[in-house]
Amino acid sequence: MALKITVIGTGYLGATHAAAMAELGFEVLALDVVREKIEMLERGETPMYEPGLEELLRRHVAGFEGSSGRLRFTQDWAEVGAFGDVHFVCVNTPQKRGEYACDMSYVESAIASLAPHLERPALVVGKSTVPVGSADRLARTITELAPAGEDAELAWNPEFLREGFAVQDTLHPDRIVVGVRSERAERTLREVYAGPVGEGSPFVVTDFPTSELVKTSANSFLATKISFINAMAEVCEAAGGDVAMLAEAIGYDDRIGKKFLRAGIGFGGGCLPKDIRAFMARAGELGADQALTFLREIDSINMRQRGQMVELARQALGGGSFLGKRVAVLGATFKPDSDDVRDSPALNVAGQIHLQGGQVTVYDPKGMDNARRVFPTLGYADTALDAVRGADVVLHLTEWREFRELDPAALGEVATARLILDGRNALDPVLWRKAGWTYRAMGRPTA
Ligand SMILES: NC(=O)c1ccc[n+]([C@@H]2O[C@H](COP(=O)([O-])OP(=O)(O)OC[C@H]3O[C@@H](n4cnc5c(N)ncnc54)[C@H](O)[C@@H]3O)[C@@H](O)[C@H]2O)c1
Ligand SMILES: O=c1ccn([C@@H]2O[C@H](COP(=O)(O)OP(=O)(O)O[C@H]3O[C@H](CO)[C@@H](O)[C@H](O)[C@H]3O)[C@@H](O)[C@H]2O)c(=O)[nH]1
Repeated sequence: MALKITVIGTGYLGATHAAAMAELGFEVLALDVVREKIEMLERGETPMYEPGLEELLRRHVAGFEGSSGRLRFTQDWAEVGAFGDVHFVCVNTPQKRGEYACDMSYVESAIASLAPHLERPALVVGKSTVPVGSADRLARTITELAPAGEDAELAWNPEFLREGFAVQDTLHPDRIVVGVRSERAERTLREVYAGPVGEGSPFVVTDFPTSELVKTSANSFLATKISFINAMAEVCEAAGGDVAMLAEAIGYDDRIGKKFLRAGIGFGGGCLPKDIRAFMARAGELGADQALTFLREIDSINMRQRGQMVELARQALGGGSFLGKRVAVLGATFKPDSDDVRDSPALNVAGQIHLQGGQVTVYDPKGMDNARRVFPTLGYADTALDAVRGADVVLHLTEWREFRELDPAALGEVATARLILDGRNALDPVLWRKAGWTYRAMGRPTA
């Protein structure tokens, strides 16, 4: 009998995982506590923008013509317990308000709701990003609460997908990491991931703490790369160097690599910032805080980038107050190809300038609804051209392809001043300068 799979939490991670599991051929039942999300998913609509996800959903959600019918949704925990052999937990683990630590209440609540319905052998698989030591604690909760007792087991299987590439990353992961305590758990997860492994994804079997640490250390390494190059941008700025060329040149060394060395306004999103903070907090609890003090610097370099962008804009406008200045902001999401504005550097920069009296108009291809919800007092435009109309300065803060394809000459016709600041080092300076624009970017020479 083929395994039956449930997915708990249908956000960026869970909705993608559920659709991908159906694509791999499994019967899938997914649950979320938010009714509107479930209703949207049942209609074949994604609660978030993620390229390719809607198509994947519609290939499998029951009710669509030609769909496999393998993917269904519910809000009934008893149905989930009765249905699943494998239960993937994909709920959110945000930063606690006012603290660095991770808020585990959503994971704990999901486990507490699920476990009493585990009446037969089942594998609960944690995918959320959690502080090391969580799996050990949750395994005990499951055994205590599940009628199946020891037959209801936990495994940890961290997720490494990137937003914007979530479907591809889930179906063809760079690696699959599983923290397991029994052969049965390993066998079950090998069966679940037989497809990707068969296509070449490495399968790493380890213990609980290592599996949890692989996730937080991977994100810490990525954050470190970004803050490293942003620190180099600061030095380039002071010395008159060009950080984009520097990144290219050091990147030719395979040991360094070219990826994740784009200097600019830094990292944001629902993962990197909160994960490095939670990692520091957890290391402190374990008495290993000295080991991770460098992450404090990584975080502060990152946060400094946002303020530096604001200062760059102020200087470009003559050095005084933003009062009466019209600022066009291209980009609101924390990265392109996503509608996610969680801890978005772009929105943060826009917000700072607005709070200092600037008249800010934002345009983003997919993030407008979320941005309006988070920051309703900013101005919003329907197109890039409308945002730029009458602007004294244009800030490019999220590197959408749409912005790279803009016609600098057409924008120059409607802007008050041809002044563009590239917070992502992603536009072609030659093209913009040719069209009469003053182009400035962080860590690059002025001309
Ligand atoms: N977003 C990513 O790219 C990504 C990638 C890898 C890992 N992660 C990790 O995955 C986890 C989820 O992240 P996300 O971005 O998908 O978050 P999200 O906020 O988009 O989704 C979480 C979902 O869980 C639901 N939920 C909350 N409590 C619940 C409960 N008790 N029972 C059932 N559902 C519940 C929420 O309603 C929401 O729909 C986090 O730990 C995150 O760090 C995220
Ligand atoms: O050279 C770079 C690369 C990225 N960024 C910024 O870094 C942030 C994060 O980017 P990315 O890592 O691509 O986005 P996420 O979708 O948040 O993915 C990260 O976080 C996920 C959740 O933990 C992990 O699963 C992924 O492996 C990890 O890359 C964004 O604001 C980017 O603009 C830079 O500033 N410079």
